[in-house]
Amino acid sequence: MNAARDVIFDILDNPKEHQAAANRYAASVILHAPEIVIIQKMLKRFQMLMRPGALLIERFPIFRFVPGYTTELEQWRMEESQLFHDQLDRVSKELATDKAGPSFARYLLENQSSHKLSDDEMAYLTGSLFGAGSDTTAVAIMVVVMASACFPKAQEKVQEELDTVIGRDRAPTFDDYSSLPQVEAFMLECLRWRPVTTLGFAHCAQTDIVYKDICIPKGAIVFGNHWAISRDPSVYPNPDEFIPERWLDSDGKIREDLKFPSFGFGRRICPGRHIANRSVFINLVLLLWSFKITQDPENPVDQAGFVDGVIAHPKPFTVRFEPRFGDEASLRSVMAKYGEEL
Ligand code: HEM
Repeated sequence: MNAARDVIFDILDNPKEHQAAANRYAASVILHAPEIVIIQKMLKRFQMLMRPGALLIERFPIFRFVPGYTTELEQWRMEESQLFHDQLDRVSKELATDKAGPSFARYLLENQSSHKLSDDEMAYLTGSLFGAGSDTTAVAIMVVVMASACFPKAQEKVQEELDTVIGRDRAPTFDDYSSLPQVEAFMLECLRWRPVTTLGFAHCAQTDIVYKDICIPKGAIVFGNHWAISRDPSVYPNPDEFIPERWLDSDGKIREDLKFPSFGFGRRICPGRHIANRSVFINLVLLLWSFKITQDPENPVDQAGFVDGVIAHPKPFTVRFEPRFGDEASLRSVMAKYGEEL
C-alpha cells in the first residue's frame, strides 16, 4: 500500500509523468534492486521477441546453422541469464550473513533441496517474475487512468461508492475490497476493454485435440486471442463500449457467470494474478478516492493509442488530476498519515 500511496505523491509532484509513476509502482512491487534499468532494456526485447513470427528462424529452423544468425540472440540470452544469476547470488549472500529480507528468491534458496531445483531453474523462476509482472501491472494501471478520463460517468459511479462506503475521513485499503463492487466492476471492465496482452501467450497442444469438427493437431501452437474474446458481442454486448455495469447482477453484486481471461488459461495461467488484482485494485481506489481525473481539452486522449506488442502499452497521454477533497496540501497530508498507519 506504501507503493500505491507513493503513486499519489508522484502524480501530485508531476502529473504529466503519471505513466512513469505506474511503471515505478509495478517495478517496486516485484523487485528492490538497482538492476531495474538493465531489466527495462530486456523487457523491450521481450516485447519484440514474443510476437509470433518475430524471427525468421521460427518458420525456418534451418537458420540456426547460418553462421552469425544467432549471435545476437545468444548474447541477449547470456545477458539475461547473468542478470538472473547475479540477483539470486545477491540474495544468497544476504542469506549467509543473515541480512536477507523476505522474498520469493529467499524462499526458493531455503527450500532448494525439497523442491529439487537447479540454480539455473531458481534464477529463471525469480528473474522471470519481473518480466512477467511489472510491465503488465503498469499497463493495467495506465488503462485505469485512461478509462477514468474517457468515461467520466463511470468514474463518478466509483466515486459515489467510495464516498458512501469509505467517506472522507480515511483513505481506502485492501480491507475494503469486498465492500466495493463498483470498483471491482470498473477494474474488470478496464481489463476487458483494453486487454493487457491482446493476443495472449503461445500454448502448444500436447495431444490431438478435437473441438467441434476441427482437429488441433499435437504440436500446434495455439493462441487464445484475448482481443477477439473481449470483442465477442454474444458475451459482452456492445463490446467496444466501456460498461462496468455488465459485471454486476441485479443486486449490485459481481456476477459469477461472467468472466474474461485477462490472466490466460490452463496450467500456464498467470501465477501472479492475485498480486496483480490487488495491485490494480489498490491503485484504482487510491487514485479515484484522491483525484477527479479528466481529459485535457487541448490534448484529447486517443483511446486507440497503444503500442503494438505482446503487452499493449498505451502511448503517452495527458490527463488532469484534480484533488477531490480540499487542495493539494490537504491531500498530501492525508496521504502522509496513510503511510504512518501502514
Ligand atoms: C495486470 C497484471 C497482469 C496480467 C494482465 C498478466 C497476464 C498474464 C498472462 C495473460 C499470462 C499468460 C498465461 C497463459 O499462458 O495463458 C501470464 C503469465 C505469467 N504471469 Fe502474469 N499477468 C499480470 C501480472 C503478473 C504478476 C504481478 C506476476 C508476478 C508476481 C506475474 C507472473 C507471471 C508469470 C511467471 C507467468 C508465466 C507463467 C507460465 O508460463 O507458466 N504476472 N500473465
